[in-house]
Amino acid sequence: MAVSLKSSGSFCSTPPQWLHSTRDRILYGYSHSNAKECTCKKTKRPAPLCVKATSTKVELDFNDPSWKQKFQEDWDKRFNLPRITDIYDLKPRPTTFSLKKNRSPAGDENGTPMDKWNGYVNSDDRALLKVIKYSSPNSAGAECIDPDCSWVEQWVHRAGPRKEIYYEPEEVKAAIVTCGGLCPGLNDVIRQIVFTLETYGVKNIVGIPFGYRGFFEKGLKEMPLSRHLVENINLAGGSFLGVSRGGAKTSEIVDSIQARRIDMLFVLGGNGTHAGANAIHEECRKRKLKVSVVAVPKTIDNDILLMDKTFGFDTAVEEAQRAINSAYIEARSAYHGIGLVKLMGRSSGFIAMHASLSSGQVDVCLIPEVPFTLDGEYGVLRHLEHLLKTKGFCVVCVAEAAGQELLQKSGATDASGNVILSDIGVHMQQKIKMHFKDIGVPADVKYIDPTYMVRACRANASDAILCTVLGQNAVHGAFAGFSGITSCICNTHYVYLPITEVITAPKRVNPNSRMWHRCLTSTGQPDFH
Ligand SMILES: Nc1ncnc2c1ncn2[C@@H]1O[C@H](COP(=O)(O)OP(=O)(O)O)[C@@H](O)[C@H]1O
Ligand SMILES: O=P(O)(O)OC[C@H]1O[C@](O)(COP(=O)(O)O)[C@@H](O)[C@@H]1O
Ligand SMILES: [Mg+2]
Repeated sequence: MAVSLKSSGSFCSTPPQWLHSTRDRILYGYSHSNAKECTCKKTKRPAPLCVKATSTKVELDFNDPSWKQKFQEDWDKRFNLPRITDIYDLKPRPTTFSLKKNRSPAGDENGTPMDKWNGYVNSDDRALLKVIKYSSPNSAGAECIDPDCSWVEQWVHRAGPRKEIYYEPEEVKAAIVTCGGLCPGLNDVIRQIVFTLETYGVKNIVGIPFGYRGFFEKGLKEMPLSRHLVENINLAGGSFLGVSRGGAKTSEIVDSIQARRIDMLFVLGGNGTHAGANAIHEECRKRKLKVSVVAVPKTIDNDILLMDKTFGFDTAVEEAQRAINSAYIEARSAYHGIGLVKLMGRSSGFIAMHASLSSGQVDVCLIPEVPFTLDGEYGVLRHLEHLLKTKGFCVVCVAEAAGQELLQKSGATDASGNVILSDIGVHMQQKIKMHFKDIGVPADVKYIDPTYMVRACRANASDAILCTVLGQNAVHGAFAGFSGITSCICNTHYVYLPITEVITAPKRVNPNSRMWHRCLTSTGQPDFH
């Protein structure tokens, strides 16, 4: 099989270099586990897991020999990036972004003319979103499109600086806003956006205080930003600009964007923020405003579709495993000690799963994607009895959204409309204590809920790098004239995705993925139902 990739104005043919992994073949990298359990309605043939085509408009008939071509045409349409030239007839101009500063404008010190410099990304460059070729739908974690799980190329747009830009930097007013909950790395992204804007030559950069609220709340003034001002903000956690939930009224926000004469808006946030950014982008289009809205995916929950990870997630996992280490030490040192740790994650168990894996000290990991029972022969409590009997202590890690069906729902929502979860940690603490009292076995339960400690901290090294690249690419995307896009990492490559493709649902742990199976191998826990 050969793949064609149009690049640098010419077509290059690159045969995939397959590495064998038992039955499947892997094209470097690793797979995404954002598949959802679904049945392929059309054929009714067994397909244990098929990728839910989030916004596919075409119904595919897999008996049609050209289905693959149709899929790919539809894919290209869906992943095409919206740009301001869709509504405006604009001429591009040569970029002002160059790393080869202080050199003769005609060329570098070796005499290479700037137009031959390979530092720019060609608009036809693409990255592959998926890299595993599953030989069967029954392969672990298989994400299939058709019942035979055929290999289908899914290309997405490569991020980075373009040779031509659609804004005059001297005339640009750029704004940055950070929304939702806190997340390590917000300051790193703000800082890089400012640095990169200045490198292009932008002089008018402002921060919108306290999330979307800063657009319409009277008394909240925009904050002028410069390299000098943000130089060291990455040394602290939190957001230099402040954050908030709720209160997003798209038309008022766009009124404010219009009144402030903002040309570029950089929006840092999670699922809700991205939905808001897309609504702002659509409204700007409706009003025929020349505004680029570019998002950068932030959330410790790592619950945004299609991307490898969101910034802040790695740091949150690192902090979370410190809590697990403490729970382990407490449990190990107590007679019949049970360490219980509850970790954040609004609708997905990524932090709990990864912190359990990284700590290596967890005996039971409970996530919302995998139902469990506490009582009964196969319940968690019976397993804890077994662990106390066999090893004398144990550690349980529970995601905050896990086991919600076991609890009474409050029905309450936060200012953004997110459901306020019932407290599974406290519930489990009480249940465990009661259970061991009832059966007359001593148990010393130590409960740790690190809550905001996992996110109110400075980004670790890997997040700091991710933030740096995503922030820079966000600016390159805006100058390239894109709007309604997000700057992210897919399959280890930095890309732009249309926001519409990442907001259709929260990303969740796939219980059939190798990662969850690895977690189970590490904890050694049985099924709890
Ligand atoms: N569907 C939506 N459309 C427009 N704005 C939204 C939507 N959902 C949330 N928002 C706004 O986005 C901001 C952040 O959303 P929230 O869910 O709190 O955090 P996050 O973006 O981190 O998931 C809030 O100001 C909220 O009002
Ligand atoms: O108390 P808050 O600020 O509403 O935040 C609680 C929620 O925020 C998070 O930390 C992250 O959520 P967002 O990405 O939506 O901001 C969740 O893990 C948690 O459920
Ligand atoms: Mg969210």
